[in-house]
Amino acid sequence: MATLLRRPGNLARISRRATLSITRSAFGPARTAPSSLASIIASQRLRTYATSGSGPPKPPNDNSGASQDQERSVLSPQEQKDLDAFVKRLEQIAPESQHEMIQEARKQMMRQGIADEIKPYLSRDQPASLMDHMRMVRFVLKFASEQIDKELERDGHITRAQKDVDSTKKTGDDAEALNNKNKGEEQSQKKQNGEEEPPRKDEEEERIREELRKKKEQEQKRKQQGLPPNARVFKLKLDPTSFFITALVAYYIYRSFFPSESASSREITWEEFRANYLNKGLVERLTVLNQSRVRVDLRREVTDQTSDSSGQPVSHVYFTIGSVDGFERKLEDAQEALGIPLNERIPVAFVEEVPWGSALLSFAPTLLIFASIFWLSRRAGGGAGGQGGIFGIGKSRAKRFNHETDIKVKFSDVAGMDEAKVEIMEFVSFLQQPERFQKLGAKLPRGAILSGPPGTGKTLLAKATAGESGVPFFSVSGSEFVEMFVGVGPSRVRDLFANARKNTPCIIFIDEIDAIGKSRAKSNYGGGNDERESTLNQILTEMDGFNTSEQVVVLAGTNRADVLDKALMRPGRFDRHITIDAPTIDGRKQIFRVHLKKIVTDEDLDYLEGRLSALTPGFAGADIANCVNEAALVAARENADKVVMRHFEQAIERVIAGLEKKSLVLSPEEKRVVAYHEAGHAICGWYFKWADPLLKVSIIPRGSGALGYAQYLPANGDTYLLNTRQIMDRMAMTLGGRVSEEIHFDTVSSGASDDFNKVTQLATAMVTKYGMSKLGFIYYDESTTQQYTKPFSEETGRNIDIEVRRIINDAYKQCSDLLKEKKKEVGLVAEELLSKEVLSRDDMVRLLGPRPFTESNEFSKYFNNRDGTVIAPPASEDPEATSGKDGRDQTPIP
Ligand SMILES: Nc1ncnc2c1ncn2[C@@H]1O[C@H](COP(=O)(O)OP(=O)(O)OP(=O)(O)O)[C@@H](O)[C@H]1O
Repeated sequence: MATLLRRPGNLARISRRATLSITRSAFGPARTAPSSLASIIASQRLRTYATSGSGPPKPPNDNSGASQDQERSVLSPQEQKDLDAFVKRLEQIAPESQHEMIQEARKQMMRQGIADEIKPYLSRDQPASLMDHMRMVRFVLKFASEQIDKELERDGHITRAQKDVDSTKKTGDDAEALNNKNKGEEQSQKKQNGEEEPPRKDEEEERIREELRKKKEQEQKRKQQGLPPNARVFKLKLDPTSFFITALVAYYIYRSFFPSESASSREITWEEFRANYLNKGLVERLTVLNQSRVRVDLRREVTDQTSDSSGQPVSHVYFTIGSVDGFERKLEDAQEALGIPLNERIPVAFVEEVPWGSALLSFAPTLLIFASIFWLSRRAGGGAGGQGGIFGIGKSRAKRFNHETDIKVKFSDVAGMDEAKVEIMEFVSFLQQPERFQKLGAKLPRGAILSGPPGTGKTLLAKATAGESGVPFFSVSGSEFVEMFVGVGPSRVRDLFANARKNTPCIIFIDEIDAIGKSRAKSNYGGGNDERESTLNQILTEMDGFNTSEQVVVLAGTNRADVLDKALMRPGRFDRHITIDAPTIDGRKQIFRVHLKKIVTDEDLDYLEGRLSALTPGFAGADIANCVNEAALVAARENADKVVMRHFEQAIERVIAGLEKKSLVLSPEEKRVVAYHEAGHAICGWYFKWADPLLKVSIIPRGSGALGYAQYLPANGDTYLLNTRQIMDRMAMTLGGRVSEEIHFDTVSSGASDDFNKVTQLATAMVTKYGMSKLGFIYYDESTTQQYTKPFSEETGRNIDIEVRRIINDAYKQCSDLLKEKKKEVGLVAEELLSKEVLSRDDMVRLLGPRPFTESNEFSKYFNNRDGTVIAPPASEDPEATSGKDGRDQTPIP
């Protein structure tokens, strides 16, 4: 096989020989397909078997069968004898494959009488010549084939007759009707032939019945597949292996019949051409291809004699020419020299051929590059959301949520923002009953900007709006309009709005709209950002483009409403500006209620919500959701079967201060400094009236880098305004750590730097913003002032510095006075802290007595007495494991 593959020419020869042998063996009457012939002969045998009544069918050339045939023969015994002898002679010279046909002819002649054409040969005493015999064989085969054709025709009648019966009668009557019809047909035929009616052919009927049954089944199958009754079904099964093999075979068959040029031709030089071909007179004709190559067609005699190294006959050779003129001159000279007369000169043809193979090959690198770019872009596109690669880059990336399946959020899931909900509910009623507004002549609002700190539930509110109004919701982030290609942003905006218009009524939600909606004036440093601006312009245009009947509401969320372009905010675009602030204590309670629904706990929910909301001032909705989830995780880690208060408190601490760093082990001296530092803060918080009282203090290092951590809660609930006294007390309390260190140690640590930062910020704000200093009512906002040019004079700057320093000094003095007075208490708290590591408000009450100031009911309800304990962290199971190599950690104190 390997040799065959390498040399397709061999196969060519084999197949040529095969074709020849087919032509040779083709014989007129034997055109009938061998398979149908075999079946006819078989059916004849079956008939023989059926009529003989007993015993299996005998082969036609079986001698014993001759006696049975004798019984049905119309021939005289002498005729029969002559015929048998004649048949025997024929069989001797005819190939074995034709014996069956000869026997068939014999049988037919026994039934119908000997054909006139062979009668003269039967009675001859002398053996007939070979020629005569050949003629006879041909005749006998023709005769047999004619008889078979007749049989076939008759069978066709039978089948048709059977079909007629089948359509008119029930299956039960089929056999009977068939019998009758067959009988009628056969009788008439036999009468024509002068024959007796042959006995019943049960076997054949059985066969026909079987065929009919099969046909019926096939019809039914076709009906089931919905195909017309005569339709043919071709099934093309192409598995990779058969495809490969087919392709290979097809290629080699092709190559066998059309051997490649290289296989039967070779490249030569002019000299070789002249010496080996021209001089020897082997050239048939010459063809100049594309004015650069000459094909030399060799004479047929030469082709048959010469062969190349692979044994292929060489039909033509090639040589290259410099120019056509030069070639013609050289050829003429050569022929002149050879003395070839003018009329016998070798004909030369000129052909311009397009070398398709090499042309295609020259395109291959370009095609390869295009294919790679296409493939890469598809991959990139697929990764970014499967928008059809580079061709889908201008398509909007907005995710479409179906209100029936995807958006299950309702207003009841959004807690603690009643005012925002009222505002946005108007959009819902607009989407649900637009006519209510239109009939009064009101213009429908186009959109709303939801602004507020991160995690306050802007996206949630937008989703709830879609969920309540039951309309499709397209959600996209502002940053998804930004792409490195020019024109993609505006194109995506157009696509988004076009999609939305097709699905009206609907809601579009653009999250983080400040990514594209930033004020155009502010972004012009360093050349601006044209692409972002054109995206913004496109949004403005699209929003203007809505006609009043189009119910598309555009909601946008941002944390930076202050930087948005004014054009976005004007009426007719984002008509409403809904601010969503961090929730109040009541709002937090409601949000806790929403999220606690999913938690397994048997705590008193009312108390739990109240206490947790008091413990979490400044928390946004997302923090609360996180806290509740974290509590459930803490409980799961402990293998608890329900979540209890302790888990919630641990979760809150974790959210506020980060994970406890048990691996960070402080030296005893450092621990002492931290304890006295924290005790200083705690005493200040306890004894300054306007400071926030302590809830919990710990000297276990936390993940955020703090070596100690204290939690204070505003005694009068959430505070939204601060007066001078409150600020001064807070500043003094913040300085409490450093002052305590000064009082109790010889030196001070670097641990108070963050406190100083806070104090400085507060003092500066008092001077430059709050008007709480001798400088009076001035306002300088550092964030808007430019870095290099201060908005105030040198002198004002100096005065600001002096004032800030004075205020901080005042706070320091206030703190120092208190801590010197309460030195013993500081010591008490610090020592207790050193031994217990964590102190709760109750411990403080135990050590110092109740705080000498009234606190709000809400505060005392949750943090005095009932369950006011703060949980100490679980003791480390293996103290060794948490100790460093030499018992202390090397991390420097921040
Ligand atoms: N008012 C609320 N009621 C209930 N759950 C809330 C509320 N606010 C926030 N959450 C929870 O916080 C998650 C995050 O909220 P959301 O994504 O809406 O915040 P956002 O304001 O859009 O944040 P960002 O400005 O960072 O995009 C919500 O999925 C929800 O679980």
